[in-house]
Amino acid sequence: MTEELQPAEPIRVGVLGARGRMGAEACRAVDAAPDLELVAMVDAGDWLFNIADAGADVVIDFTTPDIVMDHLHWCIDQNINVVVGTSGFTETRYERVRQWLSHKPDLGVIIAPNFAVGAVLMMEFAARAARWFESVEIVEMHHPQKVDAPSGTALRTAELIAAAREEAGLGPVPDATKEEMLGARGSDVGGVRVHSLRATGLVAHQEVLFGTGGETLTIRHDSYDRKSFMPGVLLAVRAATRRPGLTVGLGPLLGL
Ligand SMILES: NC(=O)C1=CN([C@@H]2O[C@H](COP(=O)(O)OP(=O)(O)OC[C@H]3O[C@@H](n4cnc5c(N)ncnc54)[C@H](OP(=O)(O)O)[C@@H]3O)[C@@H](O)[C@H]2O)C=CC1
Ligand SMILES: O=C(O)C1=N[C@H](C(=O)O)C[C@H](O)C1
Repeated sequence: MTEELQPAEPIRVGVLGARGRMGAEACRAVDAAPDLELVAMVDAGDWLFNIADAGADVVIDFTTPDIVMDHLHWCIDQNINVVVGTSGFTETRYERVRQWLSHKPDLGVIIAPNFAVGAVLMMEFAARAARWFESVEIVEMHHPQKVDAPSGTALRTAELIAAAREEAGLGPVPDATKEEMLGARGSDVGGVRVHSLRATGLVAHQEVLFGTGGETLTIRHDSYDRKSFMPGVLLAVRAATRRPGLTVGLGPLLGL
């Protein structure tokens, strides 16, 4: 067989948080993909070095905001590419990852606040719409097992909107509230109010409500099943070994 006709070696994938809701779904998706090989599944209390011992090319992390930076640092140290879905990222965290990667120019890290294609588009559309509306508020709705609020998706959406508003020279969102019961107006993310709802039956949902004279625009996305995140996760895994440096969000992988 000539070199070109030989099938490519499968990408060896380890999953951190493998027994969690997203980790387990990611293990199933990797297992079902012919070009990927699931070589390690690690959860709380397991030996992290199983990932390195198994020769993983890419690690997928779906754990918790308090541990994910340690995982990232360890993977980069071990020369393993990383795809992160775990929430809790801020610009300060992204900058720290860039610093770690500056010593490993061949490694790729993809951190995506949301892997669902519809959610990526919702963030993109919201960022584009932002400059045309004086008012904006975000309502994110999730299952009650979620440990962090606001969601990573809502934080990222608010940051994108805030940047677009600043670039367009918009002032603060109008709001005459003087008397407020704590939490009634949600949290303030760069001047954008974010409201977090939790209810049994929900998976992951978000509305971005824009308003200006005499009209509103609502952009809404719903994930009804965690399967919605898997095409994006697999896309990122395949891209990670060919995309050195830090990539934030799935937008660049979708040509946005
Ligand atoms: N980017 C995206 O598209 C999406 C991101 N998410 C994010 O992914 C993260 C996980 O969500 P979800 O799966 O629902 O949460 P789960 O709580 O179901 O899963 C997290 C898993 O990580 C495990 N864990 C905790 N500490 C460690 C550790 N040190 N090493 C290895 N595993 C550990 C937990 O174990 P134990 O329970 O025993 O502590 C648990 O099994 C959240 O931050 C969530 O916001 C979720 C959906 C989509
Ligand atoms: O915890 C979840 O479920 C989700 N977390 C991510 C977030 O915080 O934005 C992505 C999605 O909303 C589901």
